[in-house]
Amino acid sequence: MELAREHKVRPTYYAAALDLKGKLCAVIGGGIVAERKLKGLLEGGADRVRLVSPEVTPGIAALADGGNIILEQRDYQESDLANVWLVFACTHDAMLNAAIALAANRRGIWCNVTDDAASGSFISPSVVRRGDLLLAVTASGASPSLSALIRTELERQYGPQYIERVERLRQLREYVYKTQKNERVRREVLRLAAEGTLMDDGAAGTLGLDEWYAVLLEITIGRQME
Ligand SMILES: C[C@@]1(CC(=O)O)C2=NC(=C\c3[nH]c(c(CCC(=O)O)c3CC(=O)O)Cc3[nH]c(c(CC(=O)O)c3CCC(=O)O)/C=C3\N/C(=C\2)[C@@H](CCC(=O)O)[C@]3(C)CC(=O)O)/[C@H]1CCC(=O)O
Ligand SMILES: NC(=O)c1ccc[n+]([C@@H]2O[C@H](COP(=O)([O-])OP(=O)(O)OC[C@H]3O[C@@H](n4cnc5c(N)ncnc54)[C@H](O)[C@@H]3O)[C@@H](O)[C@H]2O)c1
Repeated sequence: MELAREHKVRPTYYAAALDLKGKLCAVIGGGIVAERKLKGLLEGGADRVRLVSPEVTPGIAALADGGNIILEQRDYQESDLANVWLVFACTHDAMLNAAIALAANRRGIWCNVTDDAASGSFISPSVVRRGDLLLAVTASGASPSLSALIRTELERQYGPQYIERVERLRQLREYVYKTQKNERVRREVLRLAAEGTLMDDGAAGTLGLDEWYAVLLEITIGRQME
C-alpha cells in the first residue's frame, strides 16, 4: 500500500460546488471522521445518505434519526455502491478504503479516501457557510490544519450578517435584470452593490431595493458621463 502511495503523482485540484439534492451519497465508516463528512454532506444539501459501519458515534446515531439517512450497521460490501453518486471511504482499515476507492473509480463514482487522498477523485475543503455565500479552503492535502485555521479567520471576517447581505444582493440582482436592459450599466450597478456590501455601506443594508437601485444607477450614470 505504502509503495503504491509513494509512486502516485500528487494531484492538482479543480474547485467545484456540487448540487447533491436527490443524489444518493454513501459514507463507509462510522467514526469521528465519518461523522464530520456526514455533517458536511447534510449541511451541503444532501438529502439521501447511506451510512455503512458496524459501529457508529453517538453523533451519527443522533443524525440518523433525522430521516435523510439510511443507517446500515454492518460491514461494507461492494453492493453498497449500487446507485451511489458520491462516496466517502473513511474506515480505519487502509486496505478496505483502497478497495472502496477501486470499486468506486471503476464505477465512475465520485470518491473521497480519507487516509489516501490520491486514490480517490476529490478531497473535502474546510468550509464557511453564510447563507448562499460558501467559502471553501484547501491546502490540497499539504496541511488540513492550515485550512481549518484559515477557515476560522474567514468566519471572523465574514460574520453571520453576510446571510442577509448576500440575500439582498441576490434580490437586487433579480430586480436589476428585470428593469435594466443595458448590459454595461447593469454590470456596473451590480459591481457597485457588491462593493458597498463589502464596505458595509449604509445604502446596501438599509434602503429598499428600488431606492438602493436608484442610488447605484445615479452613481453609474454620473461616472459614465465623466
Ligand atoms: C479540511 C478538513 C475538511 C473535512 O474533513 O471536512 C480535512 N481535514 C480536516 C481536519 C484534519 N484532518 C487531519 C487533522 C490532524 C492534523 C494533520 O494531520 O494535519 C486535522 C485537523 C483537525 O482535526 O483539526 C488528519 C488527516 N487528514 C488527512 C489525512 C490523511 C492524509 O494526509 O493522507 C490525515 C492524517 C490521518 C492520520 O493521522 O491517520 C487527509 C485529508 N484531510 C482533508 C480535509 C483533505 C485535505 C484538505 C486540506 O489539506 O486542506 C484530505 C487530503 C482528504 C479528505 O479528508 O478530504 C478538516 C478540517 C475541517 C475544519 O475544521 O474546518
Ligand atoms: N481525512 C481526514 O480529515 C482524517 C482525519 C483524521 C483521520 N483520518 C483517517 O480516517 C480514518 C478513520 O478515522 P476515525 O478517527 O474516524 O477512525 P475510527 O476508528 O473512529 O472509526 C473507524 C470506523 O470504521 C468502521 N469500520 C471498520 N470496519 C468496517 C467495515 N468493514 N465496514 C464499514 N465500516 C467499518 C468502524 O465501525 C468505525 O466506525 C483513519 O484511517 C484515519 O487515518 C482522516
